[in-house]
Amino acid sequence: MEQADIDVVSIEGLSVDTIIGVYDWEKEKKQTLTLDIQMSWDNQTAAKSDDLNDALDYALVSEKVTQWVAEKPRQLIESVAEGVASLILNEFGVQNVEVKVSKPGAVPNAANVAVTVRRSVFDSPFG
Ligand SMILES: Nc1nc2c(c(=O)[nH]1)N=C([C@H](O)[C@@H](O)CO)CN2
Repeated sequence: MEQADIDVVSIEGLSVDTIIGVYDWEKEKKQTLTLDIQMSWDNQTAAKSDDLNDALDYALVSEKVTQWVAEKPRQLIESVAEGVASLILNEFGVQNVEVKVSKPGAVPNAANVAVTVRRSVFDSPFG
């Protein structure tokens, strides 16, 4: 296994206010989603050089993800998770990503509801 498959850069508890939901009332009022993201990355190179150019910049990823999630209304948190995974794989050179999207408060008696997707650049569209 290569080093890039082992190391991880994480973003935990990223809050984004956006229009999200299937019901009419949800299309008029922003709700807060929380994202937990894990990205495979070779951290050894950045550790040796001590240079941000060799690192996966979690601040830049957070900014782009926040923009993407907030930019337009969506119905399902599945759509958000899939889109964020695609963004990270396509724009940041990440090979494997896990994205958990939580919608706290969506189910009154549940502490949280969430979906998680795991995607890889090695995923084949043909299975
Ligand atoms: N699997 C999902 N189930 C539901 C979603 C969703 O995004 N994914 N959304 C809703 C409603 O929008 C809900 O959050 C309103 O409380 C219902 N089920």
